[in-house]
Amino acid sequence: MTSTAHMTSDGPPGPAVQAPAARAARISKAYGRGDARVVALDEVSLNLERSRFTAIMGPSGSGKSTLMHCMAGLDSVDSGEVFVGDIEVTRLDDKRLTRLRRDRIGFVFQAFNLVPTLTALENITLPLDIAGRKPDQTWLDTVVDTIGLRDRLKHRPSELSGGQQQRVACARALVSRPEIIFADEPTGNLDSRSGAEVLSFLRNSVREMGQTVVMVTHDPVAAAYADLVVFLADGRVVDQIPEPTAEKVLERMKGFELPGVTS
Ligand SMILES: Nc1ncnc2c1ncn2[C@@H]1O[C@H](COP(=O)(O)OP(=O)(O)OP(=O)(O)O)[C@@H](O)[C@H]1O
Repeated sequence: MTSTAHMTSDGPPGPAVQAPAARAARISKAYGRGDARVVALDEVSLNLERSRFTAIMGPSGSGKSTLMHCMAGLDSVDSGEVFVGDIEVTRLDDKRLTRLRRDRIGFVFQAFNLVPTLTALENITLPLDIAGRKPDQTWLDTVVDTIGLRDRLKHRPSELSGGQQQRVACARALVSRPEIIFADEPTGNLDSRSGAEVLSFLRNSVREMGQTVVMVTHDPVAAAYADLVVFLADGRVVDQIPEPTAEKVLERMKGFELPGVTS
């Protein structure tokens, strides 16, 4: 993959080449031993460019979740390097990893993982509260307006629809302006209309706020919201589709007609 920024001969000096928001360099990861050994990632290299929405797809067991977890510092690699911004994740001890995840990474999971006793607003600001940081009010307002839930901020999760809860979870991921948001099947538990709301929100956060988002999905319609789809198979990156449409993605998925394929 190529860098997005270019050097110009005139104009103010700036970063000539912008580093990707996150990068994996030849990472490998196996689970189990002997006959039970499974190679989940086999020398995967991937650049996640800034302000871009990337979808990761591939058959069941192809390594999507393992790749996300390794890139987000939730799981270790056997070899290779992972960077978030200019920080080498694969060199950090547990304490620094916790701080990196807290300060520089946002997470959105299939299960919304909201705290049931807190209001929507309290859930959104929770990561900042835990970190002892005050929310930037202007930014908080922007995020709240973008998720379109200003009139629901005092509601608890049980008083919100699934789509609204997931939008709260997205806002919680965005509020600390992380380097990158990792979303693991964020629409897996939603009906198609709620899923579309969440995906539009994620895409807007990229287009309008310059956020970087990477999402694992099995759904070609969800993947079509992304700027780039990366396909994994057997722990390797096997293809990429820039500016995907659901039709193009579906067509590519037909190439994975192997036992155990989910679509
Ligand atoms: N904790 C673990 N212990 C043993 N094997 C594991 C573990 N986690 C994943 N694997 C194996 O590693 C391979 C990759 O798994 P991974 O969950 O990354 O795939 P995936 O593409 O996310 O699959 P799915 O689409 O079904 O969620 C699979 O063969 C899986 O069985």
